[in-house]
Amino acid sequence: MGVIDINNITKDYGNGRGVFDVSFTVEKGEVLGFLGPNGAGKTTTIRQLMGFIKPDSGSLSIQGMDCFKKADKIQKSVGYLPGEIAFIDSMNGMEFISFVAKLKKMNGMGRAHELMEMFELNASGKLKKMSKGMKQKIGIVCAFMDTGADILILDEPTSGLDPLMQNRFVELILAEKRRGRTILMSSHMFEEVERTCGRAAIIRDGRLVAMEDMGKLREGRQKTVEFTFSKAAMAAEFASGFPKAACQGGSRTVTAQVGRNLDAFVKKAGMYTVTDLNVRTQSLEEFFLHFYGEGASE
Ligand SMILES: Nc1ncnc2c1ncn2[C@@H]1O[C@H](COP(=O)(O)OP(=O)(O)OP(=O)(O)O)[C@@H](O)[C@H]1O
Repeated sequence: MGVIDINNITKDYGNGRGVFDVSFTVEKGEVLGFLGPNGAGKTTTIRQLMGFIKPDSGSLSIQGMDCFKKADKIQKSVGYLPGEIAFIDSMNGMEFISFVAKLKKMNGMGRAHELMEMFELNASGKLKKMSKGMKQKIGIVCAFMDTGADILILDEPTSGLDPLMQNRFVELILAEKRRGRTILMSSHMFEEVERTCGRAAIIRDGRLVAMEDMGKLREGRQKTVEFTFSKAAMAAEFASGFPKAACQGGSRTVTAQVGRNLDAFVKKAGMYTVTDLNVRTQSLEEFFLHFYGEGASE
């Protein structure tokens, strides 16, 4: 059993919308990325974890507590960042943060102030006058300020943040990971998932289509290697030894998708006169797009 357990949940909104038979586990101390295109079912899954909605079938638990039956306890103890935050507009930012701290029965506000500094947030203005990014920062402060919360559930935490603040956020996640917190975070940002997560769950049309280990993914990722040789005949001879290598007739350049055969590829090239070399590593985005786009395998 993990810290967060999702067991065969279905929430059917009709017309193929919702989530269907989704199961996965988040282990203690793990940062798990939850990726998927718009409308895939990330928020629907997360709202069931927070106990706001009840699954039609299946069950969810956090630290052994049923998420729907123990919703009150879960909402108080988990650091949660909703996709869209329902603010009390008449409050100013600081009043709202203090209000949430009171609900969580927190003692000190030290961490809240550290977080405001980290994200360069001045929370003294009225919420209704704040930009999207400022509101998002308030949400981040509220989710992370309770140092007693060992579990964080974050729904698209960097939406609305500029690149500098996205970087700060990545640093924050890495620091929280070192502290041993367990984090589930949905995202559209491949880069932030790559930099922070140990594994990524991919959801599409309400169904979980993959669970990838980021370490293995990094190792197994395809590279496009391009060698240019001093003579076209060398290029042709070299290319004939690798089924995946392409060499246009008469060209001195060979292009190939290389994975685990990188070593053999480089050693063979060393037998000829190499005049140029280019290497491009497939981005996480390119790797994942086949789970996203039209005709993705089920
Ligand atoms: N209360 C509801 N009633 C009817 N349909 C709903 C309801 N909530 C969500 N849906 C539908 O369920 C599907 C999944 O929505 P969800 O918000 O979980 O997606 P998401 O993966 O979080 O997407 P995004 O990246 O756009 O936030 C969508 O088609 C959405 O329209």
